[in-house]
Amino acid sequence: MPDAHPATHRPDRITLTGVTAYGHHGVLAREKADGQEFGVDIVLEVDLSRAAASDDLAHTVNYAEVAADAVAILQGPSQDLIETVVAQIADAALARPLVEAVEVTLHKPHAPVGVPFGDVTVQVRRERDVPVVIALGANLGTDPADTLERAAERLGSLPGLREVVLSPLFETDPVGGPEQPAYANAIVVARTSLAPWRLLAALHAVEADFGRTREIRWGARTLDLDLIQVGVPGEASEAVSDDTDLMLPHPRAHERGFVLVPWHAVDAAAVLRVGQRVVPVADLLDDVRDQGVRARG
Ligand SMILES: Nc1ncnc2c1ncn2[C@@H]1O[C@H](COP(=O)(O)OP(=O)(O)OP(=O)(O)O)[C@@H](O)[C@H]1O
Ligand SMILES: Nc1nc2c(c(=O)[nH]1)N=C(CO)CN2
Repeated sequence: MPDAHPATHRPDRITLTGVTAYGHHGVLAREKADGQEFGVDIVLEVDLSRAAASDDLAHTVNYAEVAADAVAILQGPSQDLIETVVAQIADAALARPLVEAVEVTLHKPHAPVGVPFGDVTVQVRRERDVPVVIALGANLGTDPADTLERAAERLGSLPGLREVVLSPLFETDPVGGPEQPAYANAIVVARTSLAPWRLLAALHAVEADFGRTREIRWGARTLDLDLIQVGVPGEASEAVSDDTDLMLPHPRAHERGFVLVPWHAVDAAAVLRVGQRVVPVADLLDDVRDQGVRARG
């Protein structure tokens, strides 16, 4: 499993140096007309542990694709400033869901500087910063509602999660599974720099700290933390996954009152991808009204 405490360690990295391409960026008309060579170095912060264990390219970032993106931008529409170009390259790399941060150096060794010089570079670092929605549930222990409040506090102290906001708490009838006590449910909305897999690993670590063991499917639990959605549906930041170990958006979220009602309570404008459509959570509420979701006093 990926590291659950990312900020306490130096992150894994993929480094690509000396990518070159001919482009037409520059303030001077001569630069736009004639063009010149540009160079790029890219450092990607990516959790490499899954790929190292699986030997599967799908579990990491394909550096050839990142290089091709950079070359396309260098060869693309002329910009006056290398600051603009370097930021475009960084944003393209960050759009890949496994990239948590990126540092890009853009070289313009033949810039019209007017005096002898070796190279001119600009460098930017950008971190992933995407919204995330986490569902909390508990129906074991002395006080499940208190468990959710403490779990939300713990989420607020996780490296890589910020702006953590807990929804109101709800008491809900159990959905599926064996006969079991009523649940306390809530939603946390936050922003994260973590790639979805690292976030899931961090959630599993918090569940374990609260005494969670995985036994019966849909059975009673001291604390359940599910990733509902990562990124903005329909935008580049959206994470979509059909890997059974991490499905995004959560495949059952759209039909669960214990997810939708607290989510709407904390964010009335929330939207969720349901298949090919992006739907307001508010529009899904009617279908879950009979599921026994009660505001806690
Ligand atoms: N979006 C997701 N969030 C959390 N776990 C997920 C997600 N997608 C897939 N999983 C996988 O589901 C597995 C089982 O999780 P869990 O025991 O919490 O399921 P459950 O809560 O009983 O059922 P449900 O997924 O219907 O809420 C986990 O090991 C996890 O890898
Ligand atoms: N009311 C309610 N029912 C559930 C819940 C839950 O959090 N609340 N979680 C489940 C599996 O995640 C299964 N059923």
